[in-house]
Amino acid sequence: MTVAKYSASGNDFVIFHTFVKKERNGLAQTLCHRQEGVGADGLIVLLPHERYDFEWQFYNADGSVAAMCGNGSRAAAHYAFSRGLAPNRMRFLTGAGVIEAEVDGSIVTSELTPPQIIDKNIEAFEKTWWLVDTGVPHLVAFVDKVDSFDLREARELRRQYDANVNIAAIEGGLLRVRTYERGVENETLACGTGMAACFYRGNQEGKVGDCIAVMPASGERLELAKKGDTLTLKGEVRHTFDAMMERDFD
Ligand SMILES: N[C@@H](CCC[C@H](N)C(=O)O)C(=O)O
Repeated sequence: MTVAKYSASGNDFVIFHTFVKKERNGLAQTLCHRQEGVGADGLIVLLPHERYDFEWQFYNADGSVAAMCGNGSRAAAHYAFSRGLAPNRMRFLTGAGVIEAEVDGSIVTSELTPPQIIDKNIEAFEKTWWLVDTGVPHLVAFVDKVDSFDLREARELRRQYDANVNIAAIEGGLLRVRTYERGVENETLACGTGMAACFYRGNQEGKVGDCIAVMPASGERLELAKKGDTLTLKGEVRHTFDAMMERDFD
């Protein structure tokens, strides 16, 4: 059995498609393991769907299921198009709802589900946090500079709110974001729904307009835009390699 390895703005994923729908929490842990497996932030499994181009199962590296993953949605769209599973403009079903994506060479755009503000008044560690759902929950605080990200604080907030934790700053016209991810239980190099949540708060507070360039910890640049009720995330996706597994796991 062959699986694909993808990189999308700093998040990395193992992806395969199958007809067999079942729980794969253990397989996600095995494949995502950085030393013993392929190594990734998440596992994405594509399955056929009668109404949409496909549906997916998304697992974090620790085997937990997540309803949505912004960068994962872009990687999944690239995988589906390049393997003839979907046209270049596609719709697919995630735990958070239907995602629309468009593949243009290595540039992939995903339209996320409409963001929802859950709480605007969380005071912690001398910052005001918003809890925003962009498919999965994200705590967002704006700071002057993102150079230092206190992971001890992030771990405490992640535990308390069962959410991903982001700090954001506008530096030189760019939105810079750092994210501590639930299910990876560490800072990752990027997080699509996290960047979208920061953009949404910035937009709601009048700090940013309806379109901005965003830079996660990886240093890879993306574009975020507001389109009606929804947010779009656009940037490069790379298929880095395929890995041949010794045994079939379906
Ligand atoms: N990296 C993803 C988000 C993946 C899910 C998240 N770790 C959670 O459990 O909420 C993204 O690009 O959005």
